[in-house]
Amino acid sequence: MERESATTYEPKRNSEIRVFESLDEISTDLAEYISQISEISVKERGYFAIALSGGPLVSFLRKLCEAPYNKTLDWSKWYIFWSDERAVAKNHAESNYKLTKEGFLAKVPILNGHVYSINDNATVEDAAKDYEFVIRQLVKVRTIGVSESNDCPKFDLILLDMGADGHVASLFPNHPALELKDDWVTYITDSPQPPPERITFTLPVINSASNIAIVATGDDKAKAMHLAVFDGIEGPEAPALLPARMVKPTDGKLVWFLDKAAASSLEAEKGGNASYEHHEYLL
Ligand SMILES: O=C1O[C@H](COP(=O)(O)O)[C@@H](O)[C@H](O)[C@H]1O
Repeated sequence: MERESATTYEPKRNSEIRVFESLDEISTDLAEYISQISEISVKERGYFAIALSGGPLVSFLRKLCEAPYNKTLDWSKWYIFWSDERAVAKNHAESNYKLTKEGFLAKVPILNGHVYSINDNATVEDAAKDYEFVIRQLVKVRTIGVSESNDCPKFDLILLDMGADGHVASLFPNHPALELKDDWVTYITDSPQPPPERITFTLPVINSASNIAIVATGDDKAKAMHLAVFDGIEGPEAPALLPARMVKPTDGKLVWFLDKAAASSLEAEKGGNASYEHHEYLL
């Protein structure tokens, strides 16, 4: 797709950073990006397994609910999951399910039976176990793909929204949950942002996806963006374990969708070949 106003930092390997002039343009490009991945997944696998997140990300799905996508996409093949959920009731203002239901699911013809929300009627420990069990069943029948490198689920697309502290899903800087290798879904009871109890995909699951998109907008994200992308940043500003920096697809592709404000710390590096942790991007 042609992106007239986006600045694209071309990666040499499997990542790309797209920078847009406006939030509306992010929504337009994200809709086309998701649409293309869903069409490829349905063609190749017969299903499209997508995991969503909370935060401003949901509002960027608005163009996907409009023409032509509302008519052209094969919504009956979509399977919806969440990369994380807060331990609140589904009708609570802080529920990622509620946010997604109102901002996206209520506007498109996805089958109710294909919406795999996280149990809000159990302890976080049990809800995490249940969710992993459900995902394991769907991997067995290949509604969700499986990674060729490990036995992890291979979601066709995981959509993440980066917080100002560099968190993604409910994986927070320096949290022990970042080091889990065998669990697919875990829980935390000490989130630095409310509510404290949350259920989240682990990094092995995120990194096994075929496609990962991270949306970050606003100048409060600029510092985390810099830490997430550039090499050699040390000191108190740089947590040893920064979740957004740890998103490194094993076999898939990562695309960042940024506005100018979130990308301002990258723009400052323009003028040469800046060295990034994962790849060399041509600036
Ligand atoms: O707590 C959460 O926050 C992030 C996004 O952070 P925000 O500061 O941009 O609102 C979101 O991706 C995640 O799903 C959510 O649970």
